[in-house]
Amino acid sequence: MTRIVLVTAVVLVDPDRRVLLAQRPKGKSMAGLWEFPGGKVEAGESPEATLMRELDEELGIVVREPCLAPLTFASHAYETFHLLMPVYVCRKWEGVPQPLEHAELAWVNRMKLGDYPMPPADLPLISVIQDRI
Ligand SMILES: Nc1nc2c([nH]c(=O)n2[C@H]2C[C@H](O)[C@@H](COP(=O)(O)OP(=O)(O)OP(=O)(O)O)O2)c(=O)[nH]1
Ligand SMILES: [Mg+2]
Repeated sequence: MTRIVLVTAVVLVDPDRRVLLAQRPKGKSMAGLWEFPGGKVEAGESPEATLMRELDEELGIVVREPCLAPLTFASHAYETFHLLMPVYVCRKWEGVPQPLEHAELAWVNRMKLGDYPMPPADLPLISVIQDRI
């Protein structure tokens, strides 16, 4: 039996329909790969509360809960845990995203998402984003 780790992530979409990717920093697992901002759901937290906290910590932006819409999810067996990751979409926030905890940020044309190396769990998300964003 494997441990399920619940992580929430968000696809931020700008007015030009570009998507924000964030590069995992040195020293963390999967360093250098491009992910969607977010993080682990902590005890007592709703998934939406996690996302609002992580977006403040990681990017320095403020997102209101009604601006988070469910998009899809990822389910992936990593070696040491099983990732279950609800993915939201958000088109409205306050502030300008900054790489406060990532190596770099990139606003990416959704048709170019495949050019950015991502964690294996994220690969099935690309076509969903391309079709639905
Ligand atoms: N935020 C985020 N995490 C992802 C994505 N894809 C993916 O496999 N993950 C994995 C990486 C981590 O193992 C886990 C949660 O990421 P996190 O940002 O909260 O965790 P972390 O790297 O800080 O982990 P840790 O140092 O606290 O142990 O989910 C993604 O698109 N976004
Ligand atoms: Mg994170």
